[in-house]
Amino acid sequence: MVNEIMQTTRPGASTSSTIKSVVNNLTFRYGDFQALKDINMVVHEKQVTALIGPSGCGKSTFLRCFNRMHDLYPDNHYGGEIILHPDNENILSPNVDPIEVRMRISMVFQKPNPFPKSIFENVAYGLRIRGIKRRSILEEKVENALRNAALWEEVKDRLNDLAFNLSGGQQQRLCIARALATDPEILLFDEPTSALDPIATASIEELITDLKNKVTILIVTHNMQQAARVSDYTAYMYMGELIEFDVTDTIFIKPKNKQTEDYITGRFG
Ligand SMILES: Nc1ncnc2c1ncn2[C@@H]1O[C@H](COP(=O)(O)OP(=O)(O)OP(=O)(O)O)[C@@H](O)[C@H]1O
Repeated sequence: MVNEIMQTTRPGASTSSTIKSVVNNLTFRYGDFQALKDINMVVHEKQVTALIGPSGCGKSTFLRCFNRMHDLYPDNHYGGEIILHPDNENILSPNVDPIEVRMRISMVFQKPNPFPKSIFENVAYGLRIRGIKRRSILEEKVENALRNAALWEEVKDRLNDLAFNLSGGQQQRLCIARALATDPEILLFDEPTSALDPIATASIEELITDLKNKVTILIVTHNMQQAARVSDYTAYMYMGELIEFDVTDTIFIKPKNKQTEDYITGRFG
């Protein structure tokens, strides 16, 4: 099983040592419920890091800490730090504006969630929030984002169509373009292909592999073949704890922890 998964691993996987973010003693509570326990990890710049683990282990909770999504509910509490480099800023600090964090760290969700607007306006949305008004700049940035999301050729003649007229896979690439438009430093993906068919899934996976030249990526996935195919680093979580973090090949071929091995080989979870 382990070898079967590794046969699907992307060729030419590389690892780098530039650190984009450092997670120090991160804890998180939903009210009284402790969902994350003392997590320490690094995120490598312009690499893909996959978060895996059984349902309810805290993958999405962890991902959402990176763009301060949990701030939307008053009973949620963070502890510890997520330091963003190169400016060495703790993005969990109460002094840091969550809106500013979301400009720097964008998120793509499980189900495509375009706004009830045109294709153009979906991608221009974050740019307009940033105060960009000039049409020529908006057009250039929207085109760039759509090209980077591998959608431009399919939509360039119908930019004023409603986004809902696109297929599910196209809508998800539109959401990726929307997330890319503001030039984020980190892109968060929360099970981005779970609502898509195998062909649309393959195109999103290919896109993720291309995008890592431009942006640091964190992805939550239930699909271990997908983690093996797209990621350079993998974190295995269980019950709110980070059990093992390493280069993806090591996690899938020779994990150090027995719990990781049991999960990877399907003996558990
Ligand atoms: N809003 C919430 N309020 C209270 N508890 C929550 C809330 N959201 C999630 N939890 C709990 O936190 C724990 C972690 O949930 P989370 O969604 O992060 O897990 P996950 O690993 O992403 O799961 P899955 O793979 O099923 O999506 C679970 O026990 C879950 O029930």
